[in-house]
Amino acid sequence: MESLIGLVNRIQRACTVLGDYGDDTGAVSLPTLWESLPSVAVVGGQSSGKSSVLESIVGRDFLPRGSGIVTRRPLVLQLHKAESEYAEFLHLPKQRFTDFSMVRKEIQDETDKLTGKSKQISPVPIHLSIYSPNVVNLTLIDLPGLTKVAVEGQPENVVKDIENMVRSYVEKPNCIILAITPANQDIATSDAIKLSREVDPTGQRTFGVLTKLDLMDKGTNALDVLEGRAYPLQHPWVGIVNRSQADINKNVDMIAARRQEREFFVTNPEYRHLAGRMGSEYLAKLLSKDLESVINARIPGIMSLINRSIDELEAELDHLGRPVAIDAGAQLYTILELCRAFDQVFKEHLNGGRPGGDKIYGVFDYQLPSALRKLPFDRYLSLQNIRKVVSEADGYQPHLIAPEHGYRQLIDGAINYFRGPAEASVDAVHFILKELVRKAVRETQELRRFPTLQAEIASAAYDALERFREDSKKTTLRLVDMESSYLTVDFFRKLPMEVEKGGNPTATNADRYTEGHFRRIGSNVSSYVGMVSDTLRNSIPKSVVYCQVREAKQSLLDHFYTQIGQKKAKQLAELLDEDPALMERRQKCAKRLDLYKSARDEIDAVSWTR
Ligand SMILES: Nc1nc2c(ncn2[C@@H]2O[C@H](COP(=O)(O)OP(=O)(O)OP(=O)(O)O)[C@@H](O)[C@H]2O)c(=O)[nH]1
Repeated sequence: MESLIGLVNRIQRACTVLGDYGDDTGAVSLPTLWESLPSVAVVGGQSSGKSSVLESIVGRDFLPRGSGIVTRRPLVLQLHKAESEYAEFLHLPKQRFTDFSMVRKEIQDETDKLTGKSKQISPVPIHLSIYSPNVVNLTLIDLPGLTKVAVEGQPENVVKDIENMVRSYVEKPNCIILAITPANQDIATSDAIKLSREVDPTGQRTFGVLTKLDLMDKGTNALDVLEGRAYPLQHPWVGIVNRSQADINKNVDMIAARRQEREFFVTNPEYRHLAGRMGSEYLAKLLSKDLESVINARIPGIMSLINRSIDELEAELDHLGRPVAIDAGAQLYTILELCRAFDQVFKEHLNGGRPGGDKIYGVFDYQLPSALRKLPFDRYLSLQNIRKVVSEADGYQPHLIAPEHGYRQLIDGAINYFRGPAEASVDAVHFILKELVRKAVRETQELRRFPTLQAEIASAAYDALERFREDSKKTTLRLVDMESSYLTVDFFRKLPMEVEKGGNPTATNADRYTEGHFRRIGSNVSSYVGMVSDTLRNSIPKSVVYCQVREAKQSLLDHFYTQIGQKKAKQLAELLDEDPALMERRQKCAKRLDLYKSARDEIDAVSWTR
């Protein structure tokens, strides 16, 4: 059973290390484990004897003394029964204190570190573990003394702040309240009793402690309270006699003080019958036992809270995305992974699975043929223009047999018209690819967190598409130019025969310069151009796909990869910068998740050993 308090101690320490001490004021607060851990909080008015009780339980002088509000941060005091005696602070791991006056100094310094000398208070706890043969396993939280007036140099609101802080501890249903009241004062006015009645009306989790029994007026005693007639609580009141100021001044040590206390009860005729359930040693054992049974009862609840919170935090982390690594190698890897994810989505758009790639086929199947059909060959091959082009090509000497030059001029001129649809196809596919990049960036889930990288990938992809477009334009126009560079000889060799066969056997050389002659030239050129058009309708898509689509699929981000391979760690980190609020939230969630997981492991380990 002893390991239960140790278990909660470890979880409490983990909570503080990971920033969970119940003051989460974030817009969306995180689940807190601290709140659910059973603990014993020591509350009382100033000078009620709180420090004395704690020191007596520990058997050592170690708490700061002074006037005014000395305790200004919660002190989580974890007592462990052990062979040798030493103290350790959570914030100074591995440093063992055997001189307890140094412990006092460290508490003072550590308090001032957060609160300054301004006498402000802070909710961030100091964790102190004390190992000693003179203690029982117990965890106590010392809180600032309740007070009615601020002392000089303290802000006015400190009185309220203290009350709120103390209240935040004692109102938790898992908190055992150690309410310290001096016996030489009217109990009805005790701050500790007033507050504990408010938060624990049935007195189930309140332990009443009466200090200064030795200072009561002669002829009076506290039997009414100690025997449970006045101010009854579920647990019996415990009377205490601490060292007086004179004892402290004389350096009476704590072990001697414990002995004196025992003697007080055993020898005092009024309290003798209660001696077995009085004194600080008895109080410590009582609290230890109660704390263990409370922990035992709460473990199933804590476990289910832990499991629920782990699920919640993991879901939130999944939503936020896992944290970005800090070393350059891992960052580079992350960036490449993100690029790959984008590339994957982009390819799905092209290859199918996601919409958009089909628009490219639309260009080849509809836009290009329709643009080819609309070319103004009717006008270009009008009788008038044919006559003009052929005559100009002949020069001063009209052609004798066939207008070789005229044909060439007419065909070159006509082929020139194909440049327009060729370029338009390149551009149309370019814009479709650009749109697909935009869509893919937007749809790549993994990229959502990284606006800078999104923009960089998009711009690198646009640059690449621009290069592909240039190359594609050159290649595609070259296809057109090739058509003029060498004409299909067969076509023309077949022509005269067809003409002769075709139907004008009586045609003579005189016809050559008549309208019919030019019409025949027009019709020959037109069918040649028709043949070229058919060829280009098939070859332009091949060139566009080869230069643009295939390249986009294979090497859209190749340049980008080379660039990021040369970047320094800082530049890589800049590419992966996220919304700072999101980063902070993720960090908090991840820390809290670590806490819950380690708490779960701790509890599992104890469950196995029990
Ligand atoms: N005679 C006698 N003196 C006591 C007893 N308990 C505390 N005192 C004295 O009362 C004074 C205040 O005690 P502390 O233990 O410092 O009280 P505290 O509640 O911790 O005080 P603050 O930290 O200032 O709020 C000291 O001088 C103690 O010696 C007691 O049971 N008997």
